[in-house]
Formats: sequence, structure tokens, C-alpha cells
Amino acid sequence: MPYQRVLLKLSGEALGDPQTGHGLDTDAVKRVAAQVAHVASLGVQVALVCGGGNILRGAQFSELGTNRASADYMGMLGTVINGVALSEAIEAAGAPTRLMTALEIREVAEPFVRRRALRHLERGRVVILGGGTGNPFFTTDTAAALRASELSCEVLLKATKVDGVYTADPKLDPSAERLPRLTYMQVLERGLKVMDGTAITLCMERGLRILVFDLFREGNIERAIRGENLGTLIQA
Ligand SMILES: Nc1ncnc2c1ncn2[C@@H]1O[C@H](COP(=O)(O)OP(=O)(O)OP(=O)(O)O)[C@@H](O)[C@H]1O
Ligand SMILES: O=c1ccn([C@@H]2O[C@H](COP(=O)(O)O)[C@@H](O)[C@H]2O)c(=O)[nH]1
Repeated sequence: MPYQRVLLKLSGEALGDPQTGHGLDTDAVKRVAAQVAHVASLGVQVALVCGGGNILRGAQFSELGTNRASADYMGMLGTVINGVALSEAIEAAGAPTRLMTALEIREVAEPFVRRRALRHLERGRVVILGGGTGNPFFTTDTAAALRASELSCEVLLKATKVDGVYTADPKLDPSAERLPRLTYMQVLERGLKVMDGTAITLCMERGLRILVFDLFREGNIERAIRGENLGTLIQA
């Protein structure tokens, strides 16, 4: 196995209704959880960050009049809801988990403490990191880059709704072409929006490679961890 410890970033929308991406769809959560539990059973240490796009995105919600920072805290709480759902579903699929949050909600989850998270990983628990970075004006992509750096993960696996990075957003431009390999600088200079610039910059500074791939294709998380050729690899 090329990777011993990975940071898996899941799109929140992938847990939602298959048509709209909203809310939590039990079957979607179960399908994702089964893939995660399977790779954990192979002995790979998995730290997991889940987005919150199925519940609320702060930037969009604030356009309706709510203060942006408050809207972002709502978004972060959404990621905790996803974290609880994933924790239950991954355990039902056979892998032990711990949910740790950047915002303290002690009745629900452990607060994130780096050394405790490392210990959980070493003991084979899937560590689900909720609440993003704990700060407004950031995203869960940046949280994934931050936690991957702190926890010495070897790769950031961005499992999402598209099968890689395209020349333009493929959901908006059907003529967009997939780019199998990119450097961090190319992503930034070409303004490719699959991840936010803060996350890319942090990965570039830490030399942390990123693989962007399609979460909906069954078995793709394992393929990514086995180092198979899929999606888009972003590195120096
Ligand atoms: N150049 C591009 N190549 C690929 N995807 C792109 C590009 N530009 C924009 N996108 C969009 O980026 C999105 C991938 O990010 P994603 O939706 O997973 O965000 P997230 O914040 O990680 O998750 P979520 O918001 O669902 O919780 C896709 O929906 C895709 O349409
Ligand atoms: O560090 C963070 C992470 C997230 N947020 C807020 O949560 C939502 C959902 O996360 P996505 O990355 O968009 O899936 C995000 O839109 C922010 O509003 C945050 O404030 N800080």
C-alpha cells in the first residue's frame, strides 16, 4: 500500500439527496461509509474531513441577510451533523471511529487535540474531524489541508462529485477537459476552482500532494489509496 496515513476529504453534497445534494440521504451515507470502513480494514490510517454543502454554505446563506461570520458558524455546525451521521454509519459498517470537533460540543464529540487524534489513528480508529478549522471565512478544503499537515498525512484525497480537475467547471461548461496532472501553481494561476486557493497554497507549502477523484464510483477510495491512476494528481 503506497500510503499508510491519508486525509480523506468528502464532499458534503455526496451525502445528500442524489438529485439535489441537499440534506442527508441514508443510502448515500451508507454507501460512503462502507467504502471508508473497507479501506480502514486494509490497515490504512484514515483521518476524514467532511464538507457541509448538503446543509449550508456560509457565503451563499449570508447573501440572504445573515451576518457572514454567523452563517459560517452555521456551516461549521452542519459539518458536525455530517460527522455524527458518518461516525454512526462507519461503525455500523465495521470500523471504529472517533468524532473530534474544532468547535467544542463536548456532549457530542471530543474536542480536536492533535496528539489525541494521532493516538486514535495509531489505534486504527477512523478519525472524523468536524467543524472545519473552527474559524469563519474558511472552508473544509482548508480544514483538510490543515489537519493533513498537522497529522502528517501522506496525501490529501479529495473525493468529490467530479472525476478530477477540468479546464473549467464541468458542471457549467460541457466542453471542459479533464487534466490528469497539475502543479499547485497551475491550479492557482489558471484559477481552477475545484479547491479554494488557501487550501492549495497550504498544500504547496507543505509539499502535500492532492488527488481529486469521483466519490460516486464504487471502490474509488480504495483505488486512490492503492495509488491507481485516477482523477487528477496535484503536486509540485
Ligand atoms: N476546474 C474545475 N474542475 C473540476 N471541478 C470544478 C472546477 N471548477 C469548479 N468545480 C466544481 O468544484 C466542485 C468540487 O468541490 P465540492 O463541491 O466537492 O466542494 P466541497 O466544498 O468540497 O464539498 P461540499 O460543498 O459539497 O460540501 C464540483 O462541484 C465542480 O463542479
Ligand atoms: O473552516 C471552516 C470550514 C467551513 N466553514 C463553513 O462551513 C461551510 C461548509 O463547508 P464547505 O467547505 O463549504 O463544504 C462553509 O461554506 C463555511 O460557511 C467555515 O466557516 N470554516
